[in-house]
Amino acid sequence: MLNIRNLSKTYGKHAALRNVSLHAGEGEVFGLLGPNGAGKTTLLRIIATLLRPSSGTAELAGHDVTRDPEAVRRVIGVVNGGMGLPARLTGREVLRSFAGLYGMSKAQADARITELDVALDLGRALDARAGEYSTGMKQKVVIARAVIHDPQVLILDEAASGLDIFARRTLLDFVAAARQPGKLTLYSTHVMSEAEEVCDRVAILHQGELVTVGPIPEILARTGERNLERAFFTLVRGAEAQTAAAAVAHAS
Ligand SMILES: Nc1ncnc2c1ncn2[C@@H]1O[C@H](COP(=O)(O)OP(=O)(O)OP(=O)(O)O)[C@@H](O)[C@H]1O
Repeated sequence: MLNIRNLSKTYGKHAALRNVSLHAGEGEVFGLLGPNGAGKTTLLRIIATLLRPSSGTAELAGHDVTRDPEAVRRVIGVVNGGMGLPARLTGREVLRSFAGLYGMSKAQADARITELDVALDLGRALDARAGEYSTGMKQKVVIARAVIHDPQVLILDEAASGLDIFARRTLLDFVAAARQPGKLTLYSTHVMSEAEEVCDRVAILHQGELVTVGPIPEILARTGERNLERAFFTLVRGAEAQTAAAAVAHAS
C-alpha cells in the first residue's frame, strides 16, 4: 500500500532524508521511529503530499505522491503538530463542516460523529468551543477531524505528544483499533514504548537514513535486546560506528 523507493530530501545543503526505501502493507500500523531531526516529519510530509521529494518516489494506495497528489489526498487523513481549530466553533461544528467538505450528508456526519465520540471519548469537546479546550480535548478533535471520512490511510505525526495519560491511552487504543483489512496507519514517534504497544512493524530513522525496518520481535531478536529502546541504541550506535569508519577510510 505504501512503497517508497530511494527517497531523498534536501533543504538547501542539508540532507533530511537520504535514499530511503521501505514498504508498508494493508492492515498494518507502521511506526516511524527516530530522535528529533531524524527525518520522520519530512518523510510523512512527502507521503501526505505537503512536500516534494528531491529525488526518488513514494506511492500510496497505487497513487504516486508527486504525479497524482489529488488522488493521494483523497485516501489520507493527517494529524501533525501544527494543526489548529477555529476557536469559536464547537467540536461538533468543526466535524460537521469537515464532513461536508468530504460530501457527507448531515445524517452521515452525525452518525460518524457518534462513532468517533465513542472511539475517541470526545465527550464535552463536542459541544464546547475549541478556544476553551485542554491540549487533550484539542488533539482528540483534531484526530476525529482527520478521520471523519474514514480514510484508507491515517498519518499520525507525533500525535501523542503533550497528551496526559488518559488522552494518550484513548489515542493508543484508537490506533490499535484502526488496524483493519484494507487500511494502513503510519505512526511517527520518538517514544519507543508507544511504538512497541501499537506498531506491527517499524522503520528506525537516524540523521535521515533508514537504520532498520521490520517487525518489532524480529528487531529485538536481531539485536539481542529486551525492548525497542535498547534495540534502538544498539542499532544507532552501530550505524554511527560505520559512518565514522567510512569517514576515516575516506580521509586516509
Ligand atoms: N523547512 C526546513 N528547512 C531546513 N531544514 C529543515 C526544514 N525542515 C526540517 N529540516 C531539517 O531536516 C532534518 C529532519 O527534520 P524532521 O522535522 O523531518 O525530523 P523529525 O524526525 O520529524 O524530528 P522531530 O521529532 O524533531 O520533529 C532536521 O535536521 C531539520 O532541522
